[in-house]
Amino acid sequence: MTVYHTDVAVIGAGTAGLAAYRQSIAQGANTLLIEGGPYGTTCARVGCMPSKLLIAAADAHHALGRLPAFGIDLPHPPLIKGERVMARVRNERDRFVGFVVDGVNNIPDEHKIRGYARFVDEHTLSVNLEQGGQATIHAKTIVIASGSTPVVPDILKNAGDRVIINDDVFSWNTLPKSVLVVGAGVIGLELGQALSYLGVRVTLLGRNNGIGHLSDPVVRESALNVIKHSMDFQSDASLESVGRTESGVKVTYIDDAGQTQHREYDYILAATGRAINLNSLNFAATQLTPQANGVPAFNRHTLQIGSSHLFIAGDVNADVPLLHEAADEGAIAGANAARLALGKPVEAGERRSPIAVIFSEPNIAHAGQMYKELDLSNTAVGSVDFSDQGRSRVMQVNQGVLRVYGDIASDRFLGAEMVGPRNEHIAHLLAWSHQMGLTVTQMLAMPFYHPVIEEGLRTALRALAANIKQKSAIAPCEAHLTVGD
Ligand SMILES: Cc1cc2nc3c(=O)[nH]c(=O)nc-3n(C[C@H](O)[C@H](O)[C@H](O)COP(=O)(O)OP(=O)(O)OC[C@H]3O[C@@H](n4cnc5c(N)ncnc54)[C@H](O)[C@@H]3O)c2cc1C
Ligand SMILES: NC(=O)c1ccc[n+]([C@@H]2O[C@H](COP(=O)([O-])OP(=O)(O)OC[C@H]3O[C@@H](n4cnc5c(N)ncnc54)[C@H](O)[C@@H]3O)[C@@H](O)[C@H]2O)c1
Repeated sequence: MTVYHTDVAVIGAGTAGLAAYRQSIAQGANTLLIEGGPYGTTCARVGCMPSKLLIAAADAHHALGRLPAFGIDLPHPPLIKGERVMARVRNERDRFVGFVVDGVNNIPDEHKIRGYARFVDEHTLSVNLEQGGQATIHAKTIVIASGSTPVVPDILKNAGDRVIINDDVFSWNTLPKSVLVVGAGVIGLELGQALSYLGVRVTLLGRNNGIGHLSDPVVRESALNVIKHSMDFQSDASLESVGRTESGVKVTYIDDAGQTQHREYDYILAATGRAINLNSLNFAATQLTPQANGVPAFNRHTLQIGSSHLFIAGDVNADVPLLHEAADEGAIAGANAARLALGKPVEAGERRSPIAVIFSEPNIAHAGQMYKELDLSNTAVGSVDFSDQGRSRVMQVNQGVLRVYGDIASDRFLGAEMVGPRNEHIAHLLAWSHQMGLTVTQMLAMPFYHPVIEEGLRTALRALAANIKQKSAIAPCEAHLTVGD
């Protein structure tokens, strides 16, 4: 048994944990970084990067489908070489993972502990060491950065070894013939559409007509139409039974038309959400009480759990499970854990305006406040339909809708939801505008080149400005005076 005494212990060497470690060291605290799984981070190994590599191959193939509209016919249908597609995904992924692992290798060995940590009490962790034996760590403060794990609903487990998660997809040597994807959230949409665009027979099963995290009914309707047009997507399905066959799985589901379907697939991909890795840490030993969502109350600006010496960062706090947020949260948590351990007060870190992008084709995104978060009585809306948008039409990518929201009284830009071509870029312009606190008038004073897809954003903003003007004219005169027209 090895016993350590440290200022700060960080549980998890993912994006949040690595950022926490670096900031803690920068503050001058003795810091131990504990990792139970492989180094390399979820994002680089089995998340953001390999999924975008698969999507890049899929989009390249799918773009060929637009050629005839430009007067170009291919002499033969393109041949998708599954082995080569997956080889590139894995090779490029390994390159990205390599950069992360190089960074970990630069951390002194005496700061790293390999094995899964569990709480013994609020200040003590126990680790079954990978190399054998056990370590006990007494830490003044602890950063929990243990990430999340895919959830596999019980019904899918009837598929035995043929139910897979995102991690499995990225270790394939070739593409399968068919996959049933369950869950029309972010992972289901990205991987389901990518596999479909790569010639795999895919059915995507959603429920209650949800799509990604969209909450604006107009944008959601448009996204449902567009994605259904691109692949077999049953958005209001019910999975009735799952069984293993000799060569794959057989399933029964009720489709959007209410018809019972009996189908067979090679695999079922569970894309039904992720659970936080907290219970597995024996968090109960800390005597801190989790809330209904399983996460203890914490301050999102300091990442401190209550007034305790524990901090929680990244996916494990279930706040905004995205890469850039995990990095920010880890950095704030690490710096604060070190300050507290060294007898200094914790400080509030800066948080950025919300932005999220689903890299489907076309992109689905939101920036700033979402529709469901708005006080609709004080909000005006502007929109653009990309089907008539000039540059989008030129490029044959004219699908989707963007809706922008503004505050009637102050003219402030509030947020947006969208599905549309290259909208990952429009989402950034809007998140930046939101963070800068711009008014709609100020946003319209910015340059818009011609002809670009962003002119669609200008159309939506002009409509929003007109609606703000119209609504503020009938609102109390104080509000009218602040519109600035
Ligand atoms: C398929 C997929 C695609 C994604 N695409 C995007 C994207 O395009 N853009 C985006 O912003 N986000 C994306 N994400 C989300 C992003 O990957 C996560 O938000 C981010 O990786 C979370 O980082 P983290 O540090 O919280 O967790 P992780 O990187 O998962 O790190 C947690 C670490 O803790 C370790 N651990 C767990 N328990 C213990 C323990 N008891 N003891 C020691 N170590 C432990 C784990 O082994 C792991 O290494 C994607 C996710 C997936 C799954
Ligand atoms: N581009 C990106 O930024 C990106 C890409 C992938 C993942 N991520 C992150 O990873 C997180 C996890 O992604 P995810 O797709 O696993 O979760 P998710 O929460 O986005 O989607 C899960 C979906 O599964 C559905 N579902 C749950 N149980 C079901 C069942 N039994 N039958 C049918 N549907 C069911 C839910 O209604 C939901 O739509 C995302 O929220 C996101 O933060 C981000």
